[in-house]
Amino acid sequence: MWEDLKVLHRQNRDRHLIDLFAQDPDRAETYSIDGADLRLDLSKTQIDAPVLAALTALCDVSGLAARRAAMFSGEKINETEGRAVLHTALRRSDDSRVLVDGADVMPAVRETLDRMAAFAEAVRSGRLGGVGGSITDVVSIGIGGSDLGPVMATLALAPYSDGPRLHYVSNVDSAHIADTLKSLDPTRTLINVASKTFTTVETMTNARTARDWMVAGGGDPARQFSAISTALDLAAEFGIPADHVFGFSDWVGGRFSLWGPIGLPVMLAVGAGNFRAMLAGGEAMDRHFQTAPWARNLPVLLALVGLWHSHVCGYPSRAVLPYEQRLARLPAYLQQLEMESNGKSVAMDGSDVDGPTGAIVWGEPGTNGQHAFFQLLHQGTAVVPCEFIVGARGHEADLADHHRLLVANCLAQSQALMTGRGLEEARAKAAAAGFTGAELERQARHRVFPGNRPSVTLVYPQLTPAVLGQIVALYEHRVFAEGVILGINSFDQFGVELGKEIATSLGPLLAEGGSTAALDGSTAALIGYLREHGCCVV
Ligand SMILES: O=P(O)(O)OC[C@H]1O[C@](O)(CO)[C@@H](O)[C@@H]1O
Repeated sequence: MWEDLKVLHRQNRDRHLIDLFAQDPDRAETYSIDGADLRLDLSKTQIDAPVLAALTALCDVSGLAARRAAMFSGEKINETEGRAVLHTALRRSDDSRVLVDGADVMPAVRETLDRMAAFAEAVRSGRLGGVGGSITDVVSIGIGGSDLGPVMATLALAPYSDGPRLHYVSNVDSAHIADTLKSLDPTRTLINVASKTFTTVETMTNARTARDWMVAGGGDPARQFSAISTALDLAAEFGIPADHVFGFSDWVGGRFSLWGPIGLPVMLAVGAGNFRAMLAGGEAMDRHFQTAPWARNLPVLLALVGLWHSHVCGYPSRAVLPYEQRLARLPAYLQQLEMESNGKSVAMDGSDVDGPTGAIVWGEPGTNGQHAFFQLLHQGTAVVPCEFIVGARGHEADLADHHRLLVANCLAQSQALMTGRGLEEARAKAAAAGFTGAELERQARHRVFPGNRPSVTLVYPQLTPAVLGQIVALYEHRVFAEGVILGINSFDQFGVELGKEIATSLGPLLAEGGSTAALDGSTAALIGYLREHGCCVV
């Protein structure tokens, strides 16, 4: 299969994207695919009918349909951890049953969602306040999947936010919590501790610091703390009252957990109605993913285009470029989703993976990125497939001229990447700038854009809660489909463990001193320097 694709790639290596449009006047329409409220335009890639046929064959060969059915029905497809993968159950609105180990998980999902809504409503209305009055600020403490989704969604849904101010603390760096708490009133702040395991050292360290701050400032942690976790016993041990604790199960992976209690801060900001609209958006994408044929299936197509670029064309990274300032944290969110899920070297069966896995994902919102790294995208030696994301409308109707400029820039960049600028035109530019003779030739070379650089564009009417849900679910299913096709388990993350273990052993060397002789030379020398400069307390 991969060989067939590589042959197609070799055959078309010099084919220019522009020529594809010239050969097929319907190309834009053929390769613009709708799903829920989203449209994905793949026409500015080298995908054509033979490539698409070979790519979709990968879905059949890998058993994607069966694996998808297994995921939605609660089978334990996370085989290395023996867990089901059921974040989709968190956004399921029908009254069907979803069985894990023979027990229907849906009643607990619905009950927790209702409890979250009641809690959010009580805080937002002021009925549930702090010692000093109604809650003005919420600080949610978590990291990785317990942080990135809510951070991304809170910003994305800012126009819908009418609740308390939301702050997020993730880094164990004291700067993060100190800078966040310093302007807040400890008697009117709610601290939300979000941790699937309730053992993550960064989160628990920050939670203890926040509790000390609250007590010192006259607040009451028994009233002003909430917790989200699968470890209800540990949350209770920390002193958080049971009616402020929202549980979930191990079948929700951290990076897929926005839809359940981990999303509580988002609900506090935008209210239960908007949160449920986000869930409905995710569910709409679930239906699309489950029913659309491969060649019209948005998550599958995104996966296939990504694999075409990474596996076949050999482009190791992809840029995610939201032309939507409120999606500024989407690239960071997708970094975890994609790279923690699919950055693996071993296949599900324990054998070595053949070829690259998990693309390196990076990006920034447009138009800012244009004034920073787009130089490399246009004229660098590395080809970086780009994913442009843009809505038809912003939320500031009185500033629609801004939005039109934003959209024009988005379209201009994907067009420029594709068309490029040849030497003749570059010469004309250099001549217009006043250069002549040999200097004109030199200057012209610098003004050439190679073009033929691939991009996809995701468009939608407006970034509403429902559309946000669709976008997030789209990327979740893309990552899943990629993982199935590559034969890897997208739902474990053993690669994060080693560094955590070593940090645990190095901690005492920094806090209490002690011999570093058993360490490697570099680490020992770095500790020596840090000790000399005041890192160590002894
Ligand atoms: O929610 P927890 O258990 O605190 O974990 C936070 C994050 O840490 C990780 O385990 C990685 O270190 C992520 O997978 C997870 O999202």
